[in-house]
Amino acid sequence: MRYPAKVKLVDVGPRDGLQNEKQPVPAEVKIQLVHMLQDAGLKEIEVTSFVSPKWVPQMADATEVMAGIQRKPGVRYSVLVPNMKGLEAAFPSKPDEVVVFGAASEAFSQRNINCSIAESIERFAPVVEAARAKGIYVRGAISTAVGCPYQGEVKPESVELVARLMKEIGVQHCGVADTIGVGTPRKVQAAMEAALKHYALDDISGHFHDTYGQALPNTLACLELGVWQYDASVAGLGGCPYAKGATGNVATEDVVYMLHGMGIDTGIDLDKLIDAGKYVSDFLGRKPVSRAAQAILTRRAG
Ligand SMILES: CC(C)(COP(=O)([O-])OP(=O)([O-])OC[C@H]1O[C@@H](n2cnc3c(N)ncnc32)[C@H](O)[C@@H]1OP(=O)([O-])[O-])[C@@H](O)C(=O)NCCC(=O)NCCSC(=O)C[C@@](C)(O)CC(=O)[O-]
Repeated sequence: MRYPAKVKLVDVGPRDGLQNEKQPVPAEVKIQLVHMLQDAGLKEIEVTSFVSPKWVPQMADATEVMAGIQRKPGVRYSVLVPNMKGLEAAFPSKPDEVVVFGAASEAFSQRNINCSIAESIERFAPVVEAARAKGIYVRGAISTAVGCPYQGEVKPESVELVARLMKEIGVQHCGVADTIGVGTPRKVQAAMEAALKHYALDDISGHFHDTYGQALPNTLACLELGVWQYDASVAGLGGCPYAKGATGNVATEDVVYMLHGMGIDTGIDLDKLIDAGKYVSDFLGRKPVSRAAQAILTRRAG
C-alpha cells in the first residue's frame, strides 16, 4: 500500500472543538490556543464561525478572536460562514479561507442551518462569489456524509449530489464530514469516492468525529485512497450543537502520532501540540481525550 508522503492537518479545535462547550471560554483562551497550535506547526487553523449567536453562543466573540490573533506567515486562518450576513461580518477580520457548511441529509440541514439542501446552495452561491471576488479561498463541508442523527444512514449518492452542487457554485474544496462518527472504513471510503467524482484528490479532505472510536481507521482508509488532507481537533475537543451525543473530532495528537509512526510527514511538533491540548484541557478542567496525549503526559510526569 502506498500512502501519501505528506499529510496536511487542519486543526478545527478552536471552532468545532469549542463551539459546543457549555462553560464560557474567554476570547484570550481561544487566541492563546491558536497561538500554541501555530507554534506547534499547524499550517491551517479553523479559528471561529460567524454564525448566529442565538444558535451558537460560544462563537459570539468571532470578531474579537480574529482581531487578537498574531498571524504567523505561512499559516491559513479559516472561519465558517453560513450566509452573506456571516461573510460580511467576517470580511473585516480578513480570513484566508471561509467555509460554507451544508449537509448530505435534509433533516440535518434543517436542524443545523434552518433550510433545505437546495436552499443552502442558493444561500451559498452569493457567498462563494463574493468571497472569491476578494481572493478568499472557499472550502465546503458536507456534514452527515455517512449517517445523520435524525435520518439514519446516508447514501453515497446524497454526498455526490451535494458535492456536485457545491462544485457548480464554485466551492473550491470539499470536506467530507462524518458528523456523528458512525462511519466505518468502507462506508467512509464510499462517501469519499462519491465526492471524488466532482473534486480532485488535491481538493478534498476528511473530517471524522470519533464517537464510535472509528476516526483513526477511517483516516487510514482514506489515506489508502490517496486523500492527504484531514481536519482534526486538538485534545479531541468538541462536537456539533445539532448532533446530540456526537463526540469531538479525532484528536490531532492521535492522528499525528499515527502518521509519524507510518513515516508520513505532517510538519507538526507532537510535543508542542500536546502542550496546546493540555493548555485548553486544563482550562476546561478535564483531561485531553487524545490517547496519545494521555500516554505522553503520563510518561512526562515520570
Ligand atoms: C444559518 C443561520 C444563521 C440561519 O438561521 P435563521 O434563523 O434561519 O436565519 P435568518 O436569516 O432568518 O436570521 C435570523 C436571525 O439570525 C441573525 N443572523 C442570520 N445570520 C447570521 C450570521 N451569520 N451571524 C449572526 N447573526 C445572523 C439575523 O440577523 C436574525 O437576527 P434577529 O433579527 O432575530 O436578531 C443559523 O441557523 C445558524 O447560525 N446556524 C449555525 C449552525 C452552526 O454553527 N452549527 C455548527 C457548525 S457546523 C458543524 O459543526 C459541522 C462541521 C462543519 O464541523 C462538519 C461536521 O462535522 O459535520
